[in-house]
Amino acid sequence: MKEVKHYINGQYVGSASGRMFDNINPATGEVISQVHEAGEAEVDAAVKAARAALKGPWSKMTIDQRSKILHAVADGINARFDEFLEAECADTGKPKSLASHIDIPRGAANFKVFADMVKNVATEAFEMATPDGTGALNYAVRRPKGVIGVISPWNLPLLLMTWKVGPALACGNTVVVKPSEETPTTTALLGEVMKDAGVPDGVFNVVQGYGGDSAGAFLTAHPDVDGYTFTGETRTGELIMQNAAKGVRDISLELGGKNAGIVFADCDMDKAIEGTMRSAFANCGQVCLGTERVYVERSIFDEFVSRLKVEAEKLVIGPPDDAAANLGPLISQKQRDKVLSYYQQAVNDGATVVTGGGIPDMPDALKNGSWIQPTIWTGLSDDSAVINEEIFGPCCHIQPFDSEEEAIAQANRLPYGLASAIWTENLSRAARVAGQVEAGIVWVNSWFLRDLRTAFGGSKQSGIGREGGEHSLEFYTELKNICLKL
Ligand SMILES: NC(=O)C1=CN([C@@H]2O[C@H](COP(=O)(O)OP(=O)(O)OC[C@H]3O[C@@H](n4cnc5c(N)ncnc54)[C@H](O)[C@@H]3O)[C@@H](O)[C@H]2O)C=CC1
Ligand SMILES: O=C(O)/C=C/C=C(\O)C(=O)O
Repeated sequence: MKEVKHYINGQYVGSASGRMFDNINPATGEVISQVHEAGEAEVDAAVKAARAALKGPWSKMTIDQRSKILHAVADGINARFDEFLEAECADTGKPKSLASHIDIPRGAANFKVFADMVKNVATEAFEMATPDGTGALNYAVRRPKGVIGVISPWNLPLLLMTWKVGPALACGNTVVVKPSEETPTTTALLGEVMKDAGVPDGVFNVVQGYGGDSAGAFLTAHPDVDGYTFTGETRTGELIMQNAAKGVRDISLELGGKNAGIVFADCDMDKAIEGTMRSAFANCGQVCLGTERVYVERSIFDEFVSRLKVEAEKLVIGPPDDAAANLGPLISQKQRDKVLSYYQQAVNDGATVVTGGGIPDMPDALKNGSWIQPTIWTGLSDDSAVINEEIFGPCCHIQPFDSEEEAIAQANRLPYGLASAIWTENLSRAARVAGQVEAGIVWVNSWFLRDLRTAFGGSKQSGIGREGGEHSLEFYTELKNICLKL
């Protein structure tokens, strides 16, 4: 059986304890590899390697040299595109049609964009008067933050891990990455690409394992890490924050959401249906930016619900290699149990199940996969957990509204504030509503349209800080002001 190891100081190594866990393909339920579980010893070795590499050749390179190497990393991902695709789809079960358009290309783009960006960063300077009349010049320089702990989730494994590693390395940091236990493979494979691209040993390290009481917790408790960046559940973010507080380490957290879509009667209905389909069901609903609450103006409510139902019922559920499939499984049986418990809760709370609500009938070879039906509800009242808690499955609840104020109030009533999608052809209204929705990211007449130069992150309990563009450079560097007396 294939083994997935840690990548520490440029070498693939197993765990001293010999502890391993199964990596399961969620499309088939089959064990596809054995993953080494890092203990404190492996995490410590990875952090030590990263610390040493900070002072090594990496820190002595010019920005141009570093940028060139990171372009080589992107090229290396593209050169091994099919291998990354295969590995990502085996770990997640997602359709190849999706991963080949989103996950793998973004894995490469995340290096290219930040490799270019660091070459074009200006710095601030202030001339000041001094009593002796000669003056002083204040200028700021950016220095790497140091060793960065990266903890990434399973829904977009390569994309979200490189979204952090790309800028971290571009800024001259070194990293220790802890990928999700559900999706260890592409992060491990990236070690080979790093080596081939000429990234010095110790700059990029990977420790495999679980979160609590395992590699994740050991990494966030390690005193010699300078900052953490995390994407995942809000409660996990709180735990990471507690650990990071010891030693006053910086954090960037991109956390859960319960995002609202707002569909006005003056929308282009075709666009709103197409966008809501993607925002509710893409990646089997496992996108933190997804729309689980859809508010539709009452005059078009019935038409919207019936059209969304028709489209949801056209989704083709199937394994990664099925070219027609556009809905894969959930990541695990555990996640399916969680999502199914909300499906049951919806029924208990009196929802009208417009479509779905259960497990699809799959052929024998796929019977043990974590398959689930795309589901739409109406009729729940605001106190139902189904419309208050992040489900992270292919489902949404649709509710009518009568006024712009009511739609905004509904969108804002939860403690989350990650993303929102507004559908209207009236641009004044779009700007007015977008300005009032409490979310870090608002899309108008689109969803998941990403420009990597823009600020990305959540407000309220959906996160702390922003990454993307210069915001990533801000997080992954320390600004030092030098006051030069003239
Ligand atoms: N992108 C997102 O916003 C994601 C949201 N979720 C949400 O979280 C729910 C539960 O999924 P999980 O996989 O349990 O999410 P999670 O937040 O526990 O896992 C994300 C990452 O954090 C690590 N982790 C977990 N506990 C940790 C700890 N105490 N210290 C350090 N690292 C830790 C995990 O090993 C994984 O690498 C999902 O149902 C979904 O609602 C899950 C994954 C991604
Ligand atoms: O950076 C992106 O484009 C996508 C981000 C998506 C998430 O953070 C998520 O689903 O967790």
